[in-house]
Amino acid sequence: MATVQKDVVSFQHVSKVFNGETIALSDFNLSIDEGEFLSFLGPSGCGKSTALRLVAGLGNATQGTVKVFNEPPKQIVQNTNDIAFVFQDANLLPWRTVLDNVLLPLELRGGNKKEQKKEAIRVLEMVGLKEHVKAYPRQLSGGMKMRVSIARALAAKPKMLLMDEPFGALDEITRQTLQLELLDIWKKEDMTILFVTHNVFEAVFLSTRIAVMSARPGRLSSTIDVELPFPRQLSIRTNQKFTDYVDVASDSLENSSEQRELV
Ligand SMILES: Nc1ncnc2c1ncn2[C@@H]1O[C@H](COP(=O)(O)OP(=O)(O)OP(=O)(O)O)[C@@H](O)[C@H]1O
Repeated sequence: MATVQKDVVSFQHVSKVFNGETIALSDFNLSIDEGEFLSFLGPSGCGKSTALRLVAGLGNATQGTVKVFNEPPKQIVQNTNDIAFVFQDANLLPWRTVLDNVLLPLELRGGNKKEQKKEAIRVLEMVGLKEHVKAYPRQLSGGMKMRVSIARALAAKPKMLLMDEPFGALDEITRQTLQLELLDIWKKEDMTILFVTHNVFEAVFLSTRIAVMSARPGRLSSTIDVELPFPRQLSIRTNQKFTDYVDVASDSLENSSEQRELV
């Protein structure tokens, strides 16, 4: 069995201050191993997106160190395709077809066009959109647009997928379907996933570990190992163990906001 690479992401005493006054993160410490599905869970404004953006090399820590694969994130982003980002908004180019949207990052990278098309079709098939390669974004539902966005991120074969509330704007049924599909993709593609959410059920359902954050300033208040077996089906939500994890995560969220009020 291949050995798991430790600490593929590490935050060491990281602070992030915007405009010299908004403390988004304060003394934030966390290490993430290869293959984890780690969710950042916390109330609005607690710095979840800020933490994820630092991993993507979008901005610098004000203090402390963020490393990805033992390198500064910007270096990894500039020199490799190891990290891909999926935002809440699918951000598709309206004048390009589904296939051409997925091909875009591959085209920018250069290389064999035939291979690129093959890879784009493979990932579109994986997200269930093989029949819609010629469609334009305006012809797609919100869930389908998000699938294209995920396919576009996967096309570059990243080792790590960063997802910032990707299902936040979707209806509950679509959200659940995409959660199942995402777990499937995570296993098939053998990736590390960092996922931002403020939904406790989503965090427990998807994650191997949850990093619960507290706000003002954004700190790590606890981490929870979710030892529910994979593959996970939607029916797991009615299991006592699932409910117990939801209670633990909810309590942790509540405690972190109480601590905040006491400060
Ligand atoms: N570019 C920026 N300039 C100034 N302040 C910012 C910037 N980005 C984030 N902030 C502030 O930093 C804090 C943390 O924001 P962040 O978006 O990381 O939180 P979040 O937990 O992801 O919130 P949400 O769940 O609402 O998306 C907030 O107070 C926010 O207003």
